[in-house]
Amino acid sequence: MSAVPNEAPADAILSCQGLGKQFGAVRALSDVSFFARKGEVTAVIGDNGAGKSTLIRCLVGVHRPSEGVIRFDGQDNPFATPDEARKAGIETVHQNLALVDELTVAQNLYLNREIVRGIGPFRFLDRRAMNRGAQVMLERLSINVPAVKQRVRRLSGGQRQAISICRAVGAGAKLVVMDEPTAALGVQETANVETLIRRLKDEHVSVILISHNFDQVRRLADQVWVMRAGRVVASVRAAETSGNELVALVTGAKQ
Ligand SMILES: Nc1ncnc2c1ncn2[C@@H]1O[C@H](COP(=O)(O)OP(=O)(O)OP(=O)(O)O)[C@@H](O)[C@H]1O
Repeated sequence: MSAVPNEAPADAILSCQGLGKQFGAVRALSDVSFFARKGEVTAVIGDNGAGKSTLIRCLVGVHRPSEGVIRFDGQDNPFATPDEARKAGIETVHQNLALVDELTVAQNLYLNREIVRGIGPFRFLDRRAMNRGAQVMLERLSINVPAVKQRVRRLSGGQRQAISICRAVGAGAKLVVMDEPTAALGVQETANVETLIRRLKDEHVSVILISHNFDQVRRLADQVWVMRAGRVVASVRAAETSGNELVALVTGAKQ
């Protein structure tokens, strides 16, 4: 049940084979094969230092792997930088949310892709169009914020996380990568963000989720990959596993 598949299926959106990463004397990843299916939530779990972030960073062009092949949407070794990954349709929602506090919700949703009208010296930012567009984006994902003109600084942690996810979807992401998206949130806010992650599936957006919360992983994920000491040690369907089994796989009590 926990056997690690060696080949990616035809419906994989992102996959790798034989991936390795060496940082000086530290072997962070060894011979990792992994895939995320289109339209699914794929979780990566493992103890601190297991290699989860390094794997994700290699997949999205932050780190250059020492060896191995990465494939995204049918293309081999597709990106040399995170920017190239973003252009191809992979958005990463970071633990330390990359929102600009002093800008409004709408301005954050349109950050680096502002709507500009006019020509030459008469170019201007079309704030009304961006406010309208922001409202549509938020409604599409049923995200509740007081107003699109509200400064992000005044939002709660859960609302900020929702805005980050909304921005990724608004930017046209085919795949959203989330590293501990609810680690800093309370119970209700966690539930709201989990609902939002489920909604991404309805929008046919694939998700890779790093989480230490095994209950959350079982609630949200379709497939769960378990890492230990830089290796993938198991890949299981979330519906066919239990919290205890995941703990045993992470700690090595179950091989
Ligand atoms: N830039 C780096 N330089 C040197 N070593 C690194 C670097 N990044 C990660 N490592 C090492 O690689 C190993 C895997 O780290 P990684 O951050 O990928 O683990 P993780 O599973 O994401 O852990 P956590 O859950 O604590 O975030 C660790 O031994 C870590 O110290």
